[in-house]
Amino acid sequence: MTFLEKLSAAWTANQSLLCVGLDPDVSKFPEPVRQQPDAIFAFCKAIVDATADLACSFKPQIAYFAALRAEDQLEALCRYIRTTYPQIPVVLDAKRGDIGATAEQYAREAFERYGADAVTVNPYMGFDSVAPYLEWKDRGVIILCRTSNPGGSDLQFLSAGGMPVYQHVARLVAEKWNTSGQCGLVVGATFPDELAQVRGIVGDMPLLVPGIGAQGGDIQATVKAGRTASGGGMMINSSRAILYAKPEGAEDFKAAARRVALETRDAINHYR
Ligand SMILES: O=C(O)c1cc(=O)[nH]c(=O)n1[C@@H]1O[C@H](COP(=O)(O)O)[C@@H](O)[C@H]1O
Repeated sequence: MTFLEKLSAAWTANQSLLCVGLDPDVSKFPEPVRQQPDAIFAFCKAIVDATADLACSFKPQIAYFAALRAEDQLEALCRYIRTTYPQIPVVLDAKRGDIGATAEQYAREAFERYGADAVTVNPYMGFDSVAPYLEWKDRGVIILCRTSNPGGSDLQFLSAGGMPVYQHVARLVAEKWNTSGQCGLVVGATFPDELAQVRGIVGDMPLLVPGIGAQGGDIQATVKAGRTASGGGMMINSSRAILYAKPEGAEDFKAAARRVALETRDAINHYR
């Protein structure tokens, strides 16, 4: 099964375009979880269990694990999702980009070591830096296009030949790089106008859309700008707003995360 087939099945099965981002910040964990030996794994596992029927994908952010020498816990987490929820794709957020020989090793890290279904990649170094990931025909390669952060405009919005750089990326990927249907693009929810432009360029290509929740992107504007003709085609990511949702009443952190994930999924569906 290819990444796109797996993602499409998850979109349908869970009626969801919500990607639950796994950005585990130990300082924000509830005290009892923080005390556990493999606290990062335990926290993420709890979130995964609480949201697996609401998500179309999980996106672990590698830096949160690597910074604490917790790659073994990332491996365990990816393995746990693969075995317990094999229908939900894992997008490893690593934003790699390097010369081909090095990219081959990054691809092995993402797809072999972590067993990810897809990985985020930076296109700045051009096609030969992306090609090694595309050799893994059943995996997805999600390429940065129009990122959600304010500084994304510094380079991505520069005009080159009368067209902003991010539109060149969208065209390159859609017209030249995506020969096996493995590619997706990252476009921030914080820029709905650009999201609509990218959708117009790339047809039904899947888009990873971070920026709702903690970064303040508007769900209605995001869905209207980024949906395909059939009302889908996106993994709309939210990390901190779900992971560190404030418990209400008798809720624990898992119930709070589930409530926010459910509200987010349903708000997205409302505008599809
Ligand atoms: O590739 C990404 O996932 C990404 C691209 C982008 O343009 N902006 C962006 O925020 N992200 C990631 O998406 C997540 C957003 O987290 P929250 O702002 O907490 O929802 C983080 O893991 C970011 O690293």
